[in-house]
Amino acid sequence: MIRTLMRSIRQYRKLSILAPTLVIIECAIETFIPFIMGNIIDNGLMKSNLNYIIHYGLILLLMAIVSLICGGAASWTAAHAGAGFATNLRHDLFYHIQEFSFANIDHFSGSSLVTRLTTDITNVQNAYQMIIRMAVRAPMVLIFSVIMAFNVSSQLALIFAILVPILGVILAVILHFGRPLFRQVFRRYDTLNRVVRENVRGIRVVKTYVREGEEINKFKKSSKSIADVFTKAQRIMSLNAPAMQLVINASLLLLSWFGAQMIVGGTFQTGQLVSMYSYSNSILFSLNMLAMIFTQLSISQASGDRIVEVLRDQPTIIDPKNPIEKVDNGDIEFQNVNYSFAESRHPILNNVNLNIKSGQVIGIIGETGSGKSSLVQLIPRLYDVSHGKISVAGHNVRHYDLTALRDNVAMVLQNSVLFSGTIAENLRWGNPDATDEQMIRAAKIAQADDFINEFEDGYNTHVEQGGNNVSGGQQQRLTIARALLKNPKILILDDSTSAVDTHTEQQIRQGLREDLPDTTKIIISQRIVSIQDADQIIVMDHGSIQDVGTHDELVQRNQMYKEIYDYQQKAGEDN
Ligand SMILES: Nc1ncnc2c1ncn2[C@@H]1O[C@H](COP(=O)(O)OP(=O)(O)OP(=O)(O)O)[C@@H](O)[C@H]1O
Repeated sequence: MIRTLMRSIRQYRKLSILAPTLVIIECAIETFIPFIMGNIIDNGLMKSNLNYIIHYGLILLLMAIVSLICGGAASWTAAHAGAGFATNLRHDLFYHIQEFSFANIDHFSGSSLVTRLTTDITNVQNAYQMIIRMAVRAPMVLIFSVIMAFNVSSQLALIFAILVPILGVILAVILHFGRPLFRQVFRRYDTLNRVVRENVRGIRVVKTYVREGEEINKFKKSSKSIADVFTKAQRIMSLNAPAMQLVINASLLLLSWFGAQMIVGGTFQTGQLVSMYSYSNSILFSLNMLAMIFTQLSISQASGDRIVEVLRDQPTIIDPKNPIEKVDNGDIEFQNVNYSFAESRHPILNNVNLNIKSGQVIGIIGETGSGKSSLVQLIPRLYDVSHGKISVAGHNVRHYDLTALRDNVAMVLQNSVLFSGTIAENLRWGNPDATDEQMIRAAKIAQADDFINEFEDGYNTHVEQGGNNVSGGQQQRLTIARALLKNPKILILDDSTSAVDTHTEQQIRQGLREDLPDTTKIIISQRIVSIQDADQIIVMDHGSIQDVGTHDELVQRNQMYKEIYDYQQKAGEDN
């Protein structure tokens, strides 16, 4: 894990080395100060030697200033390195996710990827900052203080040899019970994030179904479960303070008892005892700090693991070596194609064979879940076939450069979304270099030009995130226009006119036929009227092609098609 994360340090390597170096200097000076203080007391104060006091007082002042500067610089450096590291890591993760195929995204789920890009990276950033500063400072103070304590009095320093293991055992017991609870807290934050995200995203559905009460309860439950575990964890961790105090008091008592005896015996001096008090505090506090750092780091380790899991997940669909850069036409062939989603045991598509000629209009109909979307998503390699082969313009889709393939196979997904920006910016997603004329032409074919012009700002009208300020039908027409701007060889509309009235839909189909005669058009629809003038209609049933034919042929011979047709005809007449 560490090696993978460390790749994101890059230009912050020097700062990451500088911060602990400064910390080491700060600690060395800091632990030397009590020693000089002791000397000032014994040789200056006790002997009324003003020169000695001034001389060493100035040295002390200088050391304090240098230590302060080092400490401040270390904090700044560590914060800078930590923030830089987190920025790099966020970039690396984000770029890596952009390479993911649909299968990779299915594996993690969108909301989990968002948590990893935000909360988890912040945790790792804090941990990194802690590692290069506090995690260096605590052991350094401990080591330097022990050395100095033995230097001042090896006899009295033996007190620490007894007290440090006792404090160590107490802290280990506290951590043993506290640490798993903190880890649980973070897992429960994940659940809370999911609840909040689902609610905010689906707030309109929540209101439509008047589910506010249930949603509030879900939130309360999730929030309370975090508070419960957190309180329990804090209760255990709060034992830390009395335990520390107990050991510190014991050390002061023992130091005073033996130190006083040694002073009376003439083998020890008051100043030395004062410096021993100071080292005692430093040793015990740094040990305590080490325990806290250990807890924090182990909590962040879970976040680190979650980030590395994504970074190590290799995109399942990548560009081939020596790819074909040009798609010549819109011919499509499916040969014995089987497909199953990685985590599902059952094949979603069974032995699909198809032959589609460039420029044809293909309709696809079938029950929900029969595999229509899965079938078309294989053409631009949003997923890869499990068995068999799909060819476009006579070449296996796996041999194409992915960008070239996807530029030429434009797909309007079932729930295509618009992004925040103007209508023109959204349409130019299809082709950033498109001229205004090309953009307006695409919008006209998609029957979007009229309503766009009705907006006060026309093509410069601002679209809210998710297209919330345009109607469902308008959104669908804009997403079709966006796809048309690619000038694709194959255009796939996956139920993308479901919210458009039948008259407008008919105009869109007519426009597609007349303006894009060479483009293969695949239209998935639940409405027979949307596909009945197609050159071929594919009837899907439980992942297999049940029949292929024209509307007239299917009405004649296909029971299922005829039933759907009759039902929709009757429903149309009733309306
Ligand atoms: N990402 C996914 N992971 C696992 N299974 C999936 C995934 N997407 C779809 N499925 C399953 O694959 C089957 C076919 O789904 P698909 O979306 O291709 O059907 P469809 O005919 O397009 O349905 P609809 O008309 O409702 O859009 C369904 O059983 C569905 O549950």
